[in-house]
Amino acid sequence: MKWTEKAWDRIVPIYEQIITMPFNQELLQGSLSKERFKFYMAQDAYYLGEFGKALSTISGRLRDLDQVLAFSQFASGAIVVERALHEGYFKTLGIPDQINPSPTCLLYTNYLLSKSAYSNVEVAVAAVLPCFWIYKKVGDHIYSQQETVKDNPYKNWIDTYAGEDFAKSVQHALEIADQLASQSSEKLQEEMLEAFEMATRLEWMFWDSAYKMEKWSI
Ligand SMILES: Cc1ncc(CN)c(N)n1
Repeated sequence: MKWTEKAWDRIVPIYEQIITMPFNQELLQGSLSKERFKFYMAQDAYYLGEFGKALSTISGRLRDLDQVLAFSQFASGAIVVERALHEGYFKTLGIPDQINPSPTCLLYTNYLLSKSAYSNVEVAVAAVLPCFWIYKKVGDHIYSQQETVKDNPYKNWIDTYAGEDFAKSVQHALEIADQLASQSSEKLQEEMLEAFEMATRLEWMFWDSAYKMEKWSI
């Protein structure tokens, strides 16, 4: 069984909650409030910058040059392509003056930055994988339900994550994770699964915190 198959089996219960959570259900229906989506987009703009840095760090730590190149392309994809999506929405929703990360956003980004710098590089790759794979699965799921939805204002978001370009990056990231896992001990593979599960949990928390428009309590 491939490492990625084991990884998906492990997070199925979290994934099922991700697709049914209010944020994603309302995004699917197009009924999510502009206020909540704007909050999410602002937090996500901060997230993507830090995610891009984590991907660059991983790129510099990989040994195989094809993998180095792939991660450096993923980093520029996160910053250039995904940021363009945000800029489009910021034009219609209004650009926030300053983005201060919410508690969950800071927790998630710091988790990724710390894994990318201090864990085995195999574990670091596993930690960033949900950012690719979960978004692809959620994008595809929401896209597949759009026949009954008219003029969804979140169409560009849905099209980005259900699109071909993103699919190629996701497939490539999955292949790299399997290559690295196949050269790793059982113990290291288990650590990779734990990091993958933790980052999947943090994906759930990120959407939940956007729905609640999470604030610092002090
Ligand atoms: C929180 C989060 N996770 C993943 C993605 C998709 N790269 C994203 N835009 N935002």
